[in-house]
Amino acid sequence: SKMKTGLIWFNGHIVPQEEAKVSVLTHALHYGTSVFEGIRAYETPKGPAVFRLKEHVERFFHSAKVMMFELPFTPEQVSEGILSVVRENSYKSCYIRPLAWMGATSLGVNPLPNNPAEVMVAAWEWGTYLGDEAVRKGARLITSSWARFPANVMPGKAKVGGNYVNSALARIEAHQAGADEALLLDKEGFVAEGSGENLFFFKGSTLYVLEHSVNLMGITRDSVITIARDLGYEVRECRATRDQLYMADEVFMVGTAAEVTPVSSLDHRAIGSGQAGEHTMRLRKAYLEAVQGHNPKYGPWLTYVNP
Ligand SMILES: Cc1[nH+]cc(COP(=O)(O)O)c(CN[C@@H](CCC(=O)O)C(=O)O)c1O
Repeated sequence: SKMKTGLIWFNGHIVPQEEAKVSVLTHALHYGTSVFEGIRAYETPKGPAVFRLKEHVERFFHSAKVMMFELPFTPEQVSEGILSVVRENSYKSCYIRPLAWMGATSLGVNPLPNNPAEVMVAAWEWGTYLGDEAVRKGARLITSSWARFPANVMPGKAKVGGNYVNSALARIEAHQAGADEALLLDKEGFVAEGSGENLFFFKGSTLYVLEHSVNLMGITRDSVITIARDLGYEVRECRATRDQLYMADEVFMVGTAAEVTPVSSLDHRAIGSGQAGEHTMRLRKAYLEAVQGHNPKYGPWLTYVNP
């Protein structure tokens, strides 16, 4: 059964899902030449609000720039498209997926004859990314045999469709191994990130966050650093090895979809007590209060769907 996403903003117009179609000769379908975003809208006391809309739309356009895609809409038009998809579907909270792709003008590997790109925004109701169990008890991670691609192989700072073959292979391997998520190392063997999340760990009351390196510059990572510092934690950027994570007191992953997900084990070694860490759950609570409009300090991060 196909997923139900309702009304879709398709090249500037709100259309029913069944009308939002592309040709099988679409360049992006053959070569992964698309860019996308993952954004969440949350229910707040003042109605649904999109979290850090500006930063997500900026990254969407940066990803397009990396790929030399011409987007035939302005950031303001895409922002309005995002808000209209939430509004027209009457979602209270949802996951929002903007996508821009190289169309069916030509199938030569060089995508540029397919400019300008086509653009759509879909949204659907998505619960906890790794499942409620993984949040309550902590996710079980395994280190993937697929390394995160080096910076001169794929543009990891851009959310390019083709980049997610790396994530998909790691995710398949983790799932087949009975784990909840994959941890990817970089080519030197240092820890990079999850297949769809950035990584933090606690040693005592100091919070460490992996430096950007070859990883996506996560917006949730940025939000959690701010929230942690506001809660009085010292936050340090670092490089880390997998055995350093084994020795950590707490490990957690963050992302728009994953929010703040505690990690209970890595490569069958319990992290700390083997339960969701207490600092981690405190940060998770503060993050959810921020996105749900319960903390006025983070009001600027919210864009209300129905002003
Ligand atoms: C590789 C990767 N690293 C880090 C992050 C966290 O970035 P941010 O969302 O800005 O905090 C994401 C987001 N993964 C998105 C897609 C997941 C999926 O397609 O599945 C997401 O969380 O929406 C990544 O895909």
